[in-house]
Amino acid sequence: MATDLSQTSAPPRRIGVLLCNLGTPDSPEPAAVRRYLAEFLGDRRVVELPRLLWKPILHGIVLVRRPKESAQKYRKVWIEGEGSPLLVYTQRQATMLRGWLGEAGVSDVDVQVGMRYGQPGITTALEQWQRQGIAHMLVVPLYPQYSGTTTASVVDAVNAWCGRQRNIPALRIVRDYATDAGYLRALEHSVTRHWQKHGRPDHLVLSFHGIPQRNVALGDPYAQQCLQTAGLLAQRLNLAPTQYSVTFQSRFGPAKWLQPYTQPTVEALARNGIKTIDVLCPGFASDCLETLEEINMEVRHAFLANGGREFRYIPCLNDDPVWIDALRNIVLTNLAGWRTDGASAHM
Ligand SMILES: C=CC1=C(C)c2cc3[nH]c(cc4nc(cc5[nH]c(cc1n2)c(C)c5CCC(=O)O)C(CCC(=O)O)=C4C)c(C)c3C=C
Ligand SMILES: [Fe+2]
Ligand SMILES: [Fe+2]
Repeated sequence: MATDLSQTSAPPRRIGVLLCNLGTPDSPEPAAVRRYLAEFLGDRRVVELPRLLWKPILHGIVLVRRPKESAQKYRKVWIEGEGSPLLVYTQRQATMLRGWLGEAGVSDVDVQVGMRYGQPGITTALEQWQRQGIAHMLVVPLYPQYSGTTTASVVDAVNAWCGRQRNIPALRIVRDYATDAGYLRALEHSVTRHWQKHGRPDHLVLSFHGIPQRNVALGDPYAQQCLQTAGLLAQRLNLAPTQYSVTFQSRFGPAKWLQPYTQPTVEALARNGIKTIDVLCPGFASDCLETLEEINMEVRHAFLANGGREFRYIPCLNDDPVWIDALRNIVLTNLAGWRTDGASAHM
């Protein structure tokens, strides 16, 4: 029988899934880093200081000094011929998720990357889907633990785009996945795989990105969610409280951030005779500057300089198949109803 391929090829995609992360500079050069930091640190969700106070500091001090220093750090982690690790891994996650959804017979879903700051921005995919008539969109901020500084800022960007549309799509957002079983299983798997290869350490450090203590005092649930993730993971790994620590990294500015801080903690571990530590960053969906440079270079150096013997960094989930499987489940769960009840009937 003659087959008209134009009729039997994939049906039109009806749902858009947007994988969001923080974003990264276009290149490891001071000018690109300055543009990125200006957008990032100009966001009121990130720095809550009064604008009259913050703008002169940002433009007069931070954006004068930091771009050059940060560019040097970005150069150390940049993936030759591919780009910034954060963007490279997020794109791999999108490519794998797209393929895996296709294999599972889900052909009506498109997956794109949207970075909150820098390129490709959040509106790039939304605009494209809007033009294609895709009227159902699921936003997945790749922040396991909710914070106003990150997750809410992604929502702000989506809402700002909606504010410019006459005909807005049906929208859903994955608010957090700090206690999701698949996410925890993927973390557990990456640790046990590492232990099978290298043996157990004296101590495991679970390092999360910090936020100002003030945000938590004002109701940000981030710290609580980090402790939940850490507690559940420790349970799965059968760790006693003395065998691991939960710490917070990447402090920015003079205010008090969540404590204990990562670097002083590992220095104290080394001084107290701990010889081997494993460090995992469960709050980062992808390796990036903050894990590859700050943790695996700076914090490593601090541990060894204080008498530690072996510092072993366990990579982020990145494109680990166990994680992509968990991500597919998170996505499919959040598409319930949209896929099965014929969302097109309402369009
Ligand atoms: C200024 C305050 C900052 C808050 C609050 C903050 C929260 C926060 N950030 C992440 C994840 C990432 N942050 C990354 C880099 C980074 N973060 C800050 C500052 C704050 N983050 C700065 C200034 C930078 C830029 C790098 C530098 O110049 O040192 C990254 C890596 C980006 C990359 O390109 O690789 C990630 C990822 C979370 C999860 C979070 C709150 C929960
Ligand atoms: Fe950050
Ligand atoms: Fe940092």
